Amino acid sequence: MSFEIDVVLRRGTLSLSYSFTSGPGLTALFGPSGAGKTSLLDAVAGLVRPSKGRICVAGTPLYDRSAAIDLSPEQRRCGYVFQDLRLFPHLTVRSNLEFGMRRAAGGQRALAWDHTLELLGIAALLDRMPATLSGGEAQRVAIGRALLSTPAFLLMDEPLASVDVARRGEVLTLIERIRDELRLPILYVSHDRAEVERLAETIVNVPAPAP
Ligand SMILES: Nc1ncnc2c1ncn2[C@@H]1O[C@H](COP(=O)(O)OP(=O)(O)OP(=O)(O)O)[C@@H](O)[C@H]1O
Repeated sequence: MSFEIDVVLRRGTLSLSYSFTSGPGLTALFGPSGAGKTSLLDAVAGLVRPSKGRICVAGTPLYDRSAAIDLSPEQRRCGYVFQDLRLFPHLTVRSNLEFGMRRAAGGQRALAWDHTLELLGIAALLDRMPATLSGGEAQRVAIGRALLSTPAFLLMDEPLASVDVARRGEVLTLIERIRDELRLPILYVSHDRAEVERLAETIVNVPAPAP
Protein backbone atom coordinates (compact mmCIF):
# COMPACT_ATOMS: atom_id res chain seq x y z
CA MET A 1 0.00 0.00 0.00
CA SER A 2 1.17 3.57 -0.68
CA PHE A 3 -1.16 5.60 1.49
CA GLU A 4 -3.32 4.21 4.30
CA ILE A 5 -5.25 7.09 5.75
CA ASP A 6 -8.04 7.20 8.29
CA VAL A 7 -8.03 10.55 10.10
CA VAL A 8 -10.14 13.41 11.34
CA LEU A 9 -8.77 16.98 11.15
CA ARG A 10 -10.21 20.07 12.77
CA ARG A 11 -9.93 23.29 10.74
CA GLY A 12 -11.59 26.22 12.49
CA THR A 13 -15.14 25.05 13.10
CA LEU A 14 -14.94 22.31 10.45
CA SER A 15 -14.32 18.64 11.09
CA LEU A 16 -12.76 16.97 8.03
CA SER A 17 -12.72 13.15 7.74
CA TYR A 18 -10.69 11.08 5.30
CA SER A 19 -10.57 7.33 4.92
CA PHE A 20 -8.88 5.51 2.04
CA THR A 21 -6.08 3.17 1.07
CA SER A 22 -4.23 3.27 -2.24
CA GLY A 23 -1.84 1.02 -4.10
CA PRO A 24 1.48 1.96 -5.74
CA GLY A 25 1.87 4.95 -8.03
CA LEU A 26 0.08 8.26 -7.97
CA THR A 27 -2.94 8.85 -5.72
CA ALA A 28 -5.00 11.92 -6.62
CA LEU A 29 -7.20 13.87 -4.25
CA PHE A 30 -9.97 15.37 -6.32
CA GLY A 31 -12.63 17.74 -5.04
CA PRO A 32 -13.99 21.29 -4.90
CA SER A 33 -12.24 24.31 -3.42
CA GLY A 34 -12.37 24.26 0.37
CA ALA A 35 -13.00 20.50 0.58
CA GLY A 36 -9.82 19.95 2.59
CA LYS A 37 -7.28 18.59 0.11
CA THR A 38 -4.40 20.84 1.20
CA SER A 39 -5.28 20.22 4.85
CA LEU A 40 -4.77 16.49 4.32
CA LEU A 41 -1.41 17.03 2.57
CA ASP A 42 -0.33 19.20 5.51
CA ALA A 43 -1.36 16.42 7.93
CA VAL A 44 0.61 13.79 5.98
CA ALA A 45 3.65 16.14 5.99
CA GLY A 46 3.31 16.57 9.77
CA LEU A 47 2.47 20.28 9.57
CA VAL A 48 -1.08 19.82 10.94
CA ARG A 49 -1.87 17.38 13.75
CA PRO A 50 -5.03 15.29 13.30
CA SER A 51 -7.46 15.01 16.20
CA LYS A 52 -7.60 11.23 15.76
CA GLY A 53 -6.76 8.37 13.44
CA ARG A 54 -3.81 6.95 11.57
CA ILE A 55 -1.56 7.89 8.62
CA CYS A 56 0.69 5.25 7.12
CA VAL A 57 2.86 5.71 3.98
CA ALA A 58 4.52 2.75 2.23
CA GLY A 59 3.98 0.64 5.34
CA THR A 60 5.50 3.18 7.77
CA PRO A 61 3.17 4.68 10.38
CA LEU A 62 3.74 8.45 10.46
CA TYR A 63 0.89 9.21 12.83
CA ASP A 64 -1.15 6.85 14.98
CA ARG A 65 -3.03 8.46 17.79
CA SER A 66 -3.83 5.21 19.59
CA ALA A 67 -0.17 4.04 19.45
CA ALA A 68 1.14 7.54 20.39
CA ILE A 69 3.13 7.78 17.11
CA ASP A 70 3.63 11.27 15.67
CA LEU A 71 6.83 11.60 13.62
CA SER A 72 8.29 15.08 13.12
CA PRO A 73 8.12 16.55 9.59
CA GLU A 74 11.89 15.85 9.16
CA GLN A 75 11.48 12.20 10.19
CA ARG A 76 8.67 11.73 7.66
CA ARG A 77 11.04 12.49 4.75
CA CYS A 78 8.43 13.87 2.41
CA GLY A 79 9.14 16.02 -0.62
CA TYR A 80 6.41 18.67 -0.57
CA VAL A 81 5.72 20.78 -3.66
CA PHE A 82 3.53 23.52 -2.24
CA GLN A 83 0.70 25.16 -4.17
CA ASP A 84 2.51 28.52 -3.88
CA LEU A 85 5.95 26.90 -4.49
CA ARG A 86 7.71 28.75 -1.62
CA LEU A 87 11.06 29.16 -3.34
CA PHE A 88 13.37 31.40 -1.30
CA PRO A 89 13.21 34.72 -3.17
CA HIS A 90 16.64 35.95 -2.01
CA LEU A 91 18.47 32.79 -3.16
CA THR A 92 19.46 31.74 -6.67
CA VAL A 93 17.95 28.62 -8.23
CA ARG A 94 21.20 26.79 -7.40
CA SER A 95 20.96 27.76 -3.73
CA ASN A 96 17.28 26.83 -3.58
CA LEU A 97 18.18 23.38 -4.92
CA GLU A 98 21.16 23.03 -2.57
CA PHE A 99 18.86 23.81 0.33
CA GLY A 100 16.83 20.75 -0.66
CA MET A 101 19.99 18.63 -0.65
CA ARG A 102 21.05 19.85 2.79
CA ARG A 103 17.78 18.51 4.12
CA ALA A 104 18.62 15.03 2.80
CA ALA A 105 18.89 12.56 5.66
CA GLY A 106 22.29 11.04 4.76
CA GLY A 107 22.70 7.87 2.73
CA GLN A 108 22.05 7.79 -0.97
CA ARG A 109 20.06 10.49 -2.68
CA ALA A 110 16.97 9.48 -4.60
CA LEU A 111 18.43 11.30 -7.58
CA ALA A 112 21.87 12.64 -8.42
CA TRP A 113 22.21 16.38 -8.98
CA ASP A 114 22.97 16.05 -12.71
CA HIS A 115 20.16 13.58 -13.31
CA THR A 116 17.68 15.87 -11.55
CA LEU A 117 18.72 18.90 -13.61
CA GLU A 118 18.43 16.84 -16.79
CA LEU A 119 15.07 15.30 -15.85
CA LEU A 120 13.62 18.73 -15.08
CA GLY A 121 15.42 20.73 -17.78
CA ILE A 122 16.62 23.36 -15.32
CA ALA A 123 20.43 23.30 -15.80
CA ALA A 124 20.37 26.64 -17.62
CA LEU A 125 18.48 28.32 -14.79
CA LEU A 126 20.96 27.79 -11.94
CA ASP A 127 22.17 31.40 -11.64
CA ARG A 128 18.73 32.99 -12.00
CA MET A 129 16.69 34.47 -9.15
CA PRO A 130 13.17 33.02 -8.60
CA ALA A 131 11.49 36.35 -9.47
CA THR A 132 12.89 36.12 -13.03
CA LEU A 133 11.46 32.65 -13.74
CA SER A 134 8.25 31.85 -15.60
CA GLY A 135 5.55 29.96 -13.70
CA GLY A 136 6.53 26.67 -15.34
CA GLU A 137 10.25 27.18 -14.69
CA ALA A 138 9.61 28.00 -11.03
CA GLN A 139 7.40 24.92 -10.78
CA ARG A 140 10.17 22.69 -12.15
CA VAL A 141 12.67 24.17 -9.68
CA ALA A 142 10.26 23.54 -6.79
CA ILE A 143 9.88 19.92 -7.94
CA GLY A 144 13.70 19.64 -8.17
CA ARG A 145 14.14 20.91 -4.63
CA ALA A 146 11.67 18.30 -3.38
CA LEU A 147 13.35 15.46 -5.33
CA LEU A 148 16.88 16.33 -4.17
CA SER A 149 15.89 15.96 -0.51
CA THR A 150 15.82 12.14 -0.88
CA PRO A 151 12.11 11.90 -0.16
CA ALA A 152 10.41 8.66 0.81
CA PHE A 153 7.28 10.01 -0.89
CA LEU A 154 6.02 13.15 -2.64
CA LEU A 155 3.17 15.53 -1.88
CA MET A 156 2.17 17.74 -4.82
CA ASP A 157 -0.45 20.46 -4.38
CA GLU A 158 -1.86 21.55 -7.74
CA PRO A 159 1.52 21.51 -9.42
CA LEU A 160 0.07 22.82 -12.69
CA ALA A 161 -1.63 25.83 -11.08
CA SER A 162 1.14 28.30 -11.91
CA VAL A 163 2.02 26.77 -15.27
CA ASP A 164 0.62 28.44 -18.37
CA VAL A 165 -1.61 26.32 -20.57
CA ALA A 166 1.01 25.98 -23.33
CA ARG A 167 3.51 24.44 -20.90
CA ARG A 168 1.13 22.12 -19.01
CA GLY A 169 1.69 19.12 -21.26
CA GLU A 170 5.43 19.37 -20.64
CA VAL A 171 5.07 19.43 -16.83
CA LEU A 172 2.49 16.61 -16.97
CA THR A 173 4.96 14.47 -18.92
CA LEU A 174 7.61 15.28 -16.34
CA ILE A 175 5.34 14.18 -13.49
CA GLU A 176 4.66 10.94 -15.37
CA ARG A 177 8.43 10.35 -15.64
CA ILE A 178 8.86 10.95 -11.91
CA ARG A 179 6.00 8.54 -11.21
CA ASP A 180 7.35 5.82 -13.51
CA GLU A 181 11.14 6.18 -13.10
CA LEU A 182 11.41 6.91 -9.39
CA ARG A 183 8.45 4.83 -8.23
CA LEU A 184 7.86 7.06 -5.24
CA PRO A 185 4.37 7.12 -3.74
CA ILE A 186 2.81 10.45 -4.78
CA LEU A 187 -0.20 12.15 -3.19
CA TYR A 188 -1.41 14.71 -5.71
CA VAL A 189 -4.05 17.42 -5.47
CA SER A 190 -5.98 18.75 -8.47
CA HIS A 191 -9.29 20.31 -9.46
CA ASP A 192 -8.94 19.02 -13.00
CA ARG A 193 -10.65 15.72 -13.75
CA ALA A 194 -8.81 15.09 -17.05
CA GLU A 195 -5.43 15.69 -15.40
CA VAL A 196 -6.30 13.33 -12.56
CA GLU A 197 -7.52 10.60 -14.92
CA ARG A 198 -4.32 10.79 -16.93
CA LEU A 199 -1.96 10.60 -13.93
CA ALA A 200 -3.59 8.65 -11.14
CA GLU A 201 -3.76 4.95 -10.36
CA THR A 202 -6.14 5.80 -7.51
CA ILE A 203 -8.58 8.73 -7.39
CA VAL A 204 -9.93 9.76 -3.99
CA ASN A 205 -12.96 12.03 -4.09
CA VAL A 206 -12.90 14.64 -1.33
CA PRO A 207 -16.42 16.06 -1.02
CA ALA A 208 -17.20 19.56 0.20
CA PRO A 209 -17.48 19.42 4.00
CA ALA A 210 -20.88 19.70 5.63
CA PRO A 211 -21.36 23.23 7.01
N1 LIG B 1 -5.79 27.49 9.50
C1 LIG B 1 -7.10 27.38 9.27
N2 LIG B 1 -8.01 27.79 10.18
C2 LIG B 1 -9.33 27.65 9.95
N3 LIG B 1 -9.85 27.10 8.86
C3 LIG B 1 -9.00 26.67 7.92
C4 LIG B 1 -7.59 26.78 8.07
N4 LIG B 1 -7.01 26.26 6.97
C5 LIG B 1 -8.01 25.86 6.17
N5 LIG B 1 -9.20 26.10 6.73
C6 LIG B 1 -10.52 25.78 6.17
O1 LIG B 1 -10.54 24.38 5.99
C7 LIG B 1 -11.22 24.05 4.78
C8 LIG B 1 -10.32 23.18 3.92
O2 LIG B 1 -9.24 23.98 3.41
P1 LIG B 1 -8.17 23.40 2.41
O3 LIG B 1 -7.20 24.49 2.08
O4 LIG B 1 -7.63 22.15 2.98
O5 LIG B 1 -9.09 23.05 1.16
P2 LIG B 1 -8.70 22.65 -0.33
O6 LIG B 1 -9.59 21.53 -0.71
O7 LIG B 1 -7.23 22.40 -0.42
O8 LIG B 1 -9.06 23.96 -1.12
P3 LIG B 1 -8.46 24.60 -2.49
O9 LIG B 1 -8.78 23.61 -3.57
O10 LIG B 1 -9.21 25.88 -2.62
O11 LIG B 1 -6.97 24.80 -2.28
C9 LIG B 1 -11.62 25.37 4.13
O12 LIG B 1 -12.98 25.60 4.44
C10 LIG B 1 -10.72 26.38 4.78
O13 LIG B 1 -11.36 27.64 4.85
